[in-house]
Amino acid sequence: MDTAVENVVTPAAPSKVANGTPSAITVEEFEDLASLSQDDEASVSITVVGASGDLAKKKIFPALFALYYEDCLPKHFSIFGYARSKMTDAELRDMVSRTLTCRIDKRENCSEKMEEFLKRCFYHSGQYDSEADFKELGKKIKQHEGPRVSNRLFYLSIPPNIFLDVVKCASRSASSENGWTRVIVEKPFGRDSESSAALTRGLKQYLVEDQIFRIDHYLGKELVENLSVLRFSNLVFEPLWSRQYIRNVQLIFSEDFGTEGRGGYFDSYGIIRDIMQNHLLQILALFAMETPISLEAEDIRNEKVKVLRSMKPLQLEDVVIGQYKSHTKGGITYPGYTDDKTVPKGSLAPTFAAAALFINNARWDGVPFLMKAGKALHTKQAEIRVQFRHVPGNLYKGAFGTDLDRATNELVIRVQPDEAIYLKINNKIPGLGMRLDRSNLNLHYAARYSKEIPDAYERLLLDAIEGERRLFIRSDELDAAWELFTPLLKELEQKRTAPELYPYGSRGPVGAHYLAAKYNVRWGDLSSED
Ligand SMILES: NC(=O)C1=CN([C@@H]2O[C@H](COP(=O)(O)OP(=O)(O)OC[C@H]3O[C@@H](n4cnc5c(N)ncnc54)[C@H](OP(=O)(O)O)[C@@H]3O)[C@@H](O)[C@H]2O)C=CC1
Ligand SMILES: O=C1O[C@H](COP(=O)(O)O)[C@@H](O)[C@H](O)[C@H]1O
Repeated sequence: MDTAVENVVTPAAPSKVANGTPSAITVEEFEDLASLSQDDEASVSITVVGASGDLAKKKIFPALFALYYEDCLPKHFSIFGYARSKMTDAELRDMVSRTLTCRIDKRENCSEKMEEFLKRCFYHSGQYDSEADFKELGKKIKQHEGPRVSNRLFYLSIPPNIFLDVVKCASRSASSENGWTRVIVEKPFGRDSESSAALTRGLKQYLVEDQIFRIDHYLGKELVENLSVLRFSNLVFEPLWSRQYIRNVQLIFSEDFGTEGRGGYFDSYGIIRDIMQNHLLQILALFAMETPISLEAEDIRNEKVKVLRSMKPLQLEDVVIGQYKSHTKGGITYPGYTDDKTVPKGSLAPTFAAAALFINNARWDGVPFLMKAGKALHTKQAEIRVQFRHVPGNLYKGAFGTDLDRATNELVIRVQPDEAIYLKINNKIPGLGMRLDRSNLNLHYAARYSKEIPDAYERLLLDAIEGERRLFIRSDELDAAWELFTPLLKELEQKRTAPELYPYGSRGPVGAHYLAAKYNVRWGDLSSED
């Protein structure tokens, strides 16, 4: 498809890339392009498909505004909302300004910048499967682009069952004729290996892999991006990063609210597909990969795929699932998962899961990677905990009694909230005598850095505009991720495994402790020291 080109075709680079394959262009084409780019900068048009929806309001428009505020958007940019709902440009702008709450809100000149930003936002109402409607959108985009190289980004913020309709119509009728066209695809990328492969095949009927930006917003989180910096740029960490020194690694996600309002979506996916198979597994792959040849996207993604392919599919006996039930505390009754009207009665969908995974390679042989993800728990947080081995022949072991686990170092990377990296070390309590305690060497972001941390969607949108694919998921990574989880998911569903109930606001099912204990592990987030 000639219109679905990737990479900007500029007069300075007289080659064109159709479906990723470079070929020469004619002199006429070259001259056309030269005249198109009098005002040398290309335009970038961003279409948020599903603009009337929750994610668009909560995340995408705020992120775009923050990028505009920070002067990160290209000079010639326009934003188009597209959905079936009828709206005028003014109504879209009103919706965006009313729902827009982001880190910029309290900044200087915020309202002036907002006015400017809104003038660049437009709306087009249409069906998701109508090429005619997308053609009209394409015309509208063209009017705003003017005679420039046109780059177009489509953000699919819609339910997955209509991804392919939109990609087909947008690529055929609204993609760029002389610049790049890219598509950001939101999760879920299927429900299992087969449906994910079918989605990939479908997308590839209309797009080449380089045009597809599969978003996992956890990869855009500051501390997840920092993982590689921490490890590969500090001599004190990388040499310790293996089975020789690391006893176990814990990847923990918890939310202190339930599925309120998203029960319909959640029920057909459950927590394993919603959080573990993507967010936590992506963090694991980044954490465990070998040193990439370079920081180029393909080099990093190659290493991540190797980790995923070195893992053995999850076994049912290494998994615990749970579901929250109603709980009354302080006179308030919190609803159980199945009390939600959007959830089918008697649903067995897990809202909590804990799992032990292993990487079969020389670096990680035998090291348990424990994952835990849950909704309606006692706290909201996401963190990576690395528990180190005991110090051999520890001269001070007497100071810790019989519980040597209390003496081991633990590195905690708190992804959110209140970002921090801290290392638990043993230290002499000052004074006469010899008493030890565990203290934290603490890099607390709020204390160390005055700059606010950008939202993950800001980083990822900017990367997509700039064609940086490092933080997006390649199709082979996705296949490998599904291969790990699909057999387990099928078994759970075929056996209709009942989840262990846990009270809303609690620390989750007891089964998670037994699972950790099976591998001689204690969950770090539940220890009295935190
Ligand atoms: N919301 C969130 O926090 C997150 C969402 N996601 C993913 O992002 C995408 C968008 O999520 P979200 O905004 O919550 O979704 P919504 O349910 O809000 O849907 C977005 C828009 O799509 C249209 N739409 C909804 N249902 C249908 C349907 N059955 N058929 C056709 N059109 C429909 C509606 O627009 P209209 O009727 O105007 O056409 C709606 O405003 C999904 O893939 C979701 O899984 C991922 C992570 C988090
Ligand atoms: O992808 C998802 O992530 C959110 C949690 O994201 P966060 O950035 O707020 O931590 C989760 O609530 C949702 O269920 C899931 O689909």
